[in-house]
Amino acid sequence: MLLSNIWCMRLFCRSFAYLTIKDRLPQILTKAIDSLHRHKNEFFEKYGEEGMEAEKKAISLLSKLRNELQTDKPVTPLVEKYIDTDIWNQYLEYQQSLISESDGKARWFYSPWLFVECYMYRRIHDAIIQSPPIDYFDVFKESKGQNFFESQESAVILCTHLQQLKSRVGHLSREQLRSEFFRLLQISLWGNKCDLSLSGGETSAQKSNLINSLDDLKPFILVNDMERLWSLLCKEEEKASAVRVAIVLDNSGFELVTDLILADFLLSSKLATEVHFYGKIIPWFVSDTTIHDFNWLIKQVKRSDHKWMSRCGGDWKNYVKMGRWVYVDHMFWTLPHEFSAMSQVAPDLYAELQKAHLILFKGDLNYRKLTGDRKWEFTVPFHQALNGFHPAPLCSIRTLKAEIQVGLQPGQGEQLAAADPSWLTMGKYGIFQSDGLL
Ligand SMILES: O=P(O)(O)OC[C@@]1(O)O[C@H](CO)[C@@H](O)[C@@H]1O
Ligand SMILES: [Mn+2]
Repeated sequence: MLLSNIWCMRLFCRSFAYLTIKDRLPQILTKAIDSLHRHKNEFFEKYGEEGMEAEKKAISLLSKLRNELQTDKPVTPLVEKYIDTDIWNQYLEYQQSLISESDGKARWFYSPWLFVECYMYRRIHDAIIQSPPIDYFDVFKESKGQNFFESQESAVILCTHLQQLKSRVGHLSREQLRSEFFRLLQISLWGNKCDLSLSGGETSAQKSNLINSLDDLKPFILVNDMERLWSLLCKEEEKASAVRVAIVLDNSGFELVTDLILADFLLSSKLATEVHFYGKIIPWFVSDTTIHDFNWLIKQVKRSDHKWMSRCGGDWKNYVKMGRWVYVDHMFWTLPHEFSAMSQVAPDLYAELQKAHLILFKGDLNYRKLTGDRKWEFTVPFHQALNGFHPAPLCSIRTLKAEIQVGLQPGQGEQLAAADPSWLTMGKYGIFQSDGLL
């Protein structure tokens, strides 16, 4: 495995990676600080002076972090004890050991992009847990909520579609079921446009009716393994035993609605018998889903004034209650490691994923971790880029928001680049890219 082609800001100056660290991350930190400021009164009402002191402390730690980043200081070990602190600090040492020049210290602009970006979000958590009693606070919670509320209209349309579909699902022909499956897969794909770390924490809601746009968006799907997903699930269904689909979640808000709609359809159509969702244990890349977001969103959907939306929320709550939907936490998802390290770093999680008949990886960050965030040739096979990560048949459902793409046809990447220089980073293109399927 080539280490030299890892995305690193120093090597690829002016790259998307470089601009993310230089511009987007400080902007996200500023928003996190603002969010703490805005909750000052709430902290005071809950905890009095102690709450105010905690808010000041968290803000000063985050300001220090922003300064370290902007002045390219060496990255420092995490201080507060948490379940992953030792693993993180070991990884930091490993990063130091790779550096032979300058003062031998890993710095913000002299380290791999994936590592530095993950490190920033972990440092935000470090600042928060050093500030009790507000050590529970999610600095991105407001933005995630705003994304959900601003996408309400689109969510209502999708929920209505789902409920109408469910009422006739038993009468659909195989062909109709297949095209509905494809429709909901595509909705889940384009739902991934709505992440908040790409937009620097600025609102990124879905305002239009996605169902009507699917045909227009089709040409932007660069790798399309939907047919393989369908075949795999049909084959499993015939065996008439339990079929477990794992969804490694990405963003909360509108994207999560689209994922839950897909997951509901998988059960209602009997293509799967259980869905396991994997989310983050701490706030991550602004909009990523935690258990609080997952529960909060289902509650909001259930509370809706709209009949069909509320029905969806009720159904989803029941799935969770009956254990047909299972939300699973694991610290691995918020480590900086690529997924090929999972079998060593988190063998329990790897073993758990091996029990799935199909794993869907949502979003761009998961794709970066699947492929090791390397500057691969566009034609390198996905299987090769996975570098030994094959727990079960899997599929990445992702819009392109980082300069990484594998498994393209010869010349395809070059053609896209010529026609549209920003094709890799704007979330305009998408993929269903599978491995281990027929
Ligand atoms: O995983 P997601 O939500 O699809 O995307 C996360 C993301 O926006 O964050 C990074 C920019 O900060 C990019 O790697 C990527 O585009
Ligand atoms: Mn995300």
